Amino acid sequence: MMIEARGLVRTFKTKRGPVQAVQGVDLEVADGEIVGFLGPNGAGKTTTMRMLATLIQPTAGTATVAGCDLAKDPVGVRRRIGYVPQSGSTLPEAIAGDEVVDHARLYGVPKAKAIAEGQRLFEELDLPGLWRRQCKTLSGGQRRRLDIVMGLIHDPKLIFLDEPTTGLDPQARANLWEHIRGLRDRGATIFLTTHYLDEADALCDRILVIDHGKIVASGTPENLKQQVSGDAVRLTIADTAQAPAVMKIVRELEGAVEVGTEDDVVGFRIPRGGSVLPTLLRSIDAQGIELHGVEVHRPTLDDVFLTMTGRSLRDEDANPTEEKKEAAA
Ligand SMILES: Nc1ncnc2c1ncn2[C@@H]1O[C@H](COP(=O)(O)OP(=O)(O)OP(=O)(O)O)[C@@H](O)[C@H]1O
Repeated sequence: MMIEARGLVRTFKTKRGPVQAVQGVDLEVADGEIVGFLGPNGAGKTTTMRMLATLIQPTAGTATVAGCDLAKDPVGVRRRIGYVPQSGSTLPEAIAGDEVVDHARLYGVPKAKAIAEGQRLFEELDLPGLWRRQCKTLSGGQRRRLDIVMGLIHDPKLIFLDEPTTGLDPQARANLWEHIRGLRDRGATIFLTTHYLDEADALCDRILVIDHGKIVASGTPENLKQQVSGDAVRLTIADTAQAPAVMKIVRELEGAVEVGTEDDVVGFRIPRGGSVLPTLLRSIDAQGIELHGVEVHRPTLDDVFLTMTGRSLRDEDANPTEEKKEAAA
């Protein structure tokens, strides 16, 4: 096991009283996995990751990270991990290659080795010819890949990435996903935080969902989706007066749940939505009811999040960040 954490708690003291950022997190990450830590702003993702990366101390709980005990051997943990913070760590005026070499030397990597390894990583992460460039002249995607080079320069077994693709355009994100998969393919274990459900879905072997400082779900993207009760079906009816009749037919279907209506749409969830449609449409037609449209959606991770927390991940924004600023002040 690359990470094994039990009962991690972190409370921050603030002027307004204690903030319980992380409230008893248990988690496990196996060797060679890409695990995504998903949750809305302020859920406790960064705080958990910073504890695991030895940057802040847990208020309570224990963890083994990369084979070392977090409390007893934080130096051992630090030597074996790479941590790429949300904001990156390069100075705008600095030369990219110099930043990498300086960073490597902090870990005791000899200069010649740091240059050779740094330049190899520049090739691997698609930064050719940028070794002597000022950091501020790099594109957002290039700068993020440079951050990752810095996190990799001492050849860590475990890499923490805090929101690696926030602020990147879709193409740069997809490109970074490829690189992250490449790191895993050569034996690294990756633990990343993200707000993006599509990112977690596309990139991660396993997902942990955190909300209000607690893990509320975990599993592969597929088995998380299976936890949501079936496909979503939407029937658009020509005459809204017939909605009650359509709902009555739907309720008779075995396994139909969450039957509801909004304007001219009757919606519900049902396992294997596609296969119940022919029968359903025949029954509706037999009663002379006209439909304008039929849609079937496979559940998404957003549905999972909604089911687990009662809220949509996408709706969460602004406020918790404001709170954080205040709390930090
Ligand atoms: N240094 C701090 N002092 C006080 N409160 C803090 C501090 N750091 C984090 N918090 C609070 O702890 C909670 C969890 O914050 P954290 O940064 O871990 O969340 P997050 O899930 O990473 O959010 P985001 O997606 O916005 O980065 C928030 O309520 C935040 O305001």
